[in-house]
Amino acid sequence: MKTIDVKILDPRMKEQLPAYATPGSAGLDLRACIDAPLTIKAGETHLVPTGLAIHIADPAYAAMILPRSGMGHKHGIVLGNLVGLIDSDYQGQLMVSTWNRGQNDFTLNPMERLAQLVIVPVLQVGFNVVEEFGDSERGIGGFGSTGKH
Ligand SMILES: O=c1ccn([C@H]2C[C@H](O)[C@@H](COP(=O)(O)OP(=O)(O)OP(=O)(O)O)O2)c(=O)[nH]1
Ligand SMILES: [Mg+2]
Repeated sequence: MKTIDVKILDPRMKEQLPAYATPGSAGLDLRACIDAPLTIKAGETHLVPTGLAIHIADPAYAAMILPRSGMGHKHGIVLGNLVGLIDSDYQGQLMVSTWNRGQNDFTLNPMERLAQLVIVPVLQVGFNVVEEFGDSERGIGGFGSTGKH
């Protein structure tokens, strides 16, 4: 398994570093490193620290912060940026933009798991400027151009 450098910014995280819940898990749960319960009112967004910084270092990888399904579906707790993208050269604290898109206030407890981190491969590309593309089956058709069924 590949390893990446992590800094523990909040001592409470020492005992509970993110880990894959099952052998097939893709996500590593991130916790709310807050000192007291935080009530996020319906419609509000709070930037929540995770107590961790990672340095992926290799530009062939990035990390994405995604909502946890249960938090999103049951409580309306998703991400203010919809998806968080962590660059391979970012060394600051992982922050979770926590949006209560639901109708009810939600109280986030200290160290509660609120989002998940997924490490993904990235291909950096250069641009080759052209006047015309080579033929493709789709061409410029999009936005439902292949029909409804
Ligand atoms: O949910 C997130 C999203 C981003 N970041 C950090 C890591 C990322 O590498 C950095 C910049 O994110 P992004 O490029 O998405 O934001 P930006 O608004 O374009 O800021 P910048 O000008 O710093 O690139 O912020 C987080 O901690 N949490
Ligand atoms: Mg940016």
